[in-house]
Amino acid sequence: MHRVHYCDDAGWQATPAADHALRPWLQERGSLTARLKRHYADFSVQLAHESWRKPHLDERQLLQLPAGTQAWVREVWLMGDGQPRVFAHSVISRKDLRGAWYGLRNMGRLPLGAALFANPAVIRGALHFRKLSASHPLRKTVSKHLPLLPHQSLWARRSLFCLQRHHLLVTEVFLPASAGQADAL
Ligand SMILES: C=C(O[C@@H]1C=C(C(=O)O)C=C[C@H]1O)C(=O)O
Repeated sequence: MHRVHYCDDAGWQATPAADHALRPWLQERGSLTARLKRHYADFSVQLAHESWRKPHLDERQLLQLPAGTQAWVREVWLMGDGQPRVFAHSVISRKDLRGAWYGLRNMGRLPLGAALFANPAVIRGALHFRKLSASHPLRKTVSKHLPLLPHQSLWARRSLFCLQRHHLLVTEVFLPASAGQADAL
């Protein structure tokens, strides 16, 4: 995929100051699904939520959507050996959920990456990184589903995928070993 740079100043950084063990995962330019499948014997996608709703402010800004606009939001847990490893949150506006991407609403337990990385016409924007504090809405969503998770900030990354001028924003929150996992990623 080609590298396309977008201006992004909503607190997301161009490089992660994460520890060395997590950095290769955060900066993976290929499919995260494929990397997780290589790392874990048992990989699956657990669908957490899919609906029309208002994007978070830092998503609406990047997608350049007017206040009050609803978008299709998909949230999944990427599972490795039975444990949640990544919380993935994808946002696509109604105007972009057309053409080749109309089917994204029906992915179910199929990983989005399978559709995105199989199409050479899909262009992935630059990755941006952020350590999500407890006040960030995505961090609150993770805490709601994983109440045993210690109240630490979590590293996340996001990027825009573009196809025929349609945009999809994918954000992935990386879960620590302390989420009840036998090991970290
Ligand atoms: C974009 C990818 O797809 C992954 C799977 C997702 C899903 O099924 O909703 C969302 C984001 C990614 O973690 C990828 O594999 O890199």
